[in-house]
Amino acid sequence: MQILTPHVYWAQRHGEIYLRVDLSDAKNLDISLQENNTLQFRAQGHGAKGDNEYKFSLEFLEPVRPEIKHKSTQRQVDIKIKKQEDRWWDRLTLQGKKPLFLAPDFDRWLDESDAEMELQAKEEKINKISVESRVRKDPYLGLKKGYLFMYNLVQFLGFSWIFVNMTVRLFILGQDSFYDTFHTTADMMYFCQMMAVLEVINPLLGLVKTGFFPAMLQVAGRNVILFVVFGSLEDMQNKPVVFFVFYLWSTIEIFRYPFYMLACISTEWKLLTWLRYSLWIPLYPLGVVAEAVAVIQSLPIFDETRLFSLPLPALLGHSLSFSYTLQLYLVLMFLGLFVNFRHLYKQRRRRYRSRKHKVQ
Ligand SMILES: CCCCCCCCCCCCC[C@@H](O)CC(=O)SCCNC(=O)CCNC(=O)[C@H](O)C(C)(C)COP(=O)(O)OP(=O)(O)OC[C@H]1O[C@@H](n2cnc3c(N)ncnc32)[C@H](O)[C@@H]1OP(=O)(O)O
Repeated sequence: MQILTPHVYWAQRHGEIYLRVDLSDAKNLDISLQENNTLQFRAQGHGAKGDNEYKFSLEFLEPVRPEIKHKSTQRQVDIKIKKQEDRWWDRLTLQGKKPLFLAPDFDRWLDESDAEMELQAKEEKINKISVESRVRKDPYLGLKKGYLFMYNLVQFLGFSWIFVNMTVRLFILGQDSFYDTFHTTADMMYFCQMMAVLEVINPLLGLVKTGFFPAMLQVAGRNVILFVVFGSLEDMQNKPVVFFVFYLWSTIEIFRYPFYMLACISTEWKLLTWLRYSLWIPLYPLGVVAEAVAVIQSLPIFDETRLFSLPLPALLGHSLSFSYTLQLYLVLMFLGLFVNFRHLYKQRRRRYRSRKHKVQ
């Protein structure tokens, strides 16, 4: 029997070398790694020159690990060797000139950047699986999602009712509808805004990723307007400003809550996401201006009625009008606008940046 050299095809990844030996029905395989980092291959099989004994040796460019995996099939022998260090090699063998029997395995061939991408994709997959398994470990996840879904559904229905009611009345009554917004929608708005306190509690309980501070500013700010400025002053309740404040609040909420509902069931509608993360840009400043107008309109009423005024010692006068507290609140309101505007801007950028990465 003649001893011949088979055709050998190779490819690499950062951590491995793949060899494909073109030998069918290979028997009596003897594959070993010599001390000088050289792979010795010997086997009987059917190659380019028919049934024969075939052998070859390859001294690798860089050190490889001694454990070698191989699999012999009817068509070929596949060999997988692990590199000592995860590094891209310029060539397979130490000797500069490529042996004649060796060629690239184009079925497996990747250049360095392709292999890097493959590696990244693998890492991302592993990360995703580990995050998913961590998430799956939470035994209350279903309960939490169910609660959030129901909360968002109730808020969505409440704000939709307010929005539709106001829109229909605007179409039928025109500007006249401005004057009785409070009497027709306040009960529902009270309900929704009281429920919204949960939006401050949810991040504290770790149920949502929202920051506590922006949510607190949002809920406290609105509740001051609703319960103190409108709720406690009958004279404010039939002013057109109520219409603008309620309309601006409900416009964003009929998009924000359905967006959260979909997030609870891991679904996304692009248009809804865009509306949730874009509508605030005009609505938020308009909302703050409308709220500021309401506060300014209420100042003389608080001065006149002395409601919530702070009793003072006789020496300092009769009492301190609540309008001073509200003037301080006006300043806080614009600081709050700045904080939440920045927060929402960051949320928007984060959302669109992370989505862009996912697409790439
Ligand atoms: C007595 C002292 C008072 C002191 C007060 C100081 C005055 C402050 C005044 C402030 C001015 C207020 C003016 C305002 O009232 C005017 C208006 O509202 S006008 C109308 C326009 N308004 C808006 O657009 C604001 C709407 N509100 C909000 O967007 C939120 O309330 C806000 C907290 C500002 C931001 O929301 P958030 O931080 O939650 O951002 P995201 O939506 O991106 O959510 C982050 C991630 O959490 C998940 N999440 C959040 N909530 C839920 C939920 N309920 N259910 C399920 N999932 C939820 C969300 O999906 C995000 O997850 P992921 O990152 O994975 O996508």
